[in-house]
Amino acid sequence: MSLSLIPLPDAELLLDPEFLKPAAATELLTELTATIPWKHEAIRLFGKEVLQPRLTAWHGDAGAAYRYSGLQLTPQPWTTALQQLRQQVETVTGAQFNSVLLNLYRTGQDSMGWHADNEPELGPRPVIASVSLGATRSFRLRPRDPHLTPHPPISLQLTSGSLLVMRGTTQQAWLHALPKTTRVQEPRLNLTFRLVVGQRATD
Ligand SMILES: O=C(O)CCC(=O)C(=O)O
Ligand SMILES: [Fe+2]
Repeated sequence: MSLSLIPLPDAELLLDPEFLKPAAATELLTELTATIPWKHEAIRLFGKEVLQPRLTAWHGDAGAAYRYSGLQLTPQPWTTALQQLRQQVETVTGAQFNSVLLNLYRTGQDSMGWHADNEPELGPRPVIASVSLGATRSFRLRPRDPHLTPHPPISLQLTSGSLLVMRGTTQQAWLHALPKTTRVQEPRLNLTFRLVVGQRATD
């Protein structure tokens, strides 16, 4: 299959549910789970240090330093598997990426809160390419301002091997999240390929 457009106001969302064949997705899930140096990072939330409800890793070109929820992330080098996946993602999206954020949701109790990938390092209209492996989870999107973008929240089922592309004004006009669910016990691994274009001055 190929990428097809999900029509939404003030967003450009494309989904290919069959970007990777099921066997290839399972093989990649097993390899990345075992070989990526996963971290369990603390973030500051309302002035308190709390552990993120997921494991993370950040790989990319040496120049692609990135700040995320108060964390300064220096990328780990590309592995062969990540380079190969980046190449495939670049081919089908026609975009370029110099880094990838990996999130490992160990069970349905792991999650990600409402946010936009709108860090200044990504520029004003970033292209974010999101590959999912393992358990199917609901990916939610809602307008940042329902008066400016009158549309109800939506939910996409991101299955193993799927590719979701967010581009255009998606990060300006919409927020996204991966809520907890009691229905899932199996792990899900998500990779978001990004292009870090600018370095923020240290503050
Ligand atoms: O796990 C997902 O599908 C979303 C991940 C995400 O939004 C992010 O890494 O910024
Ligand atoms: Fe995100």
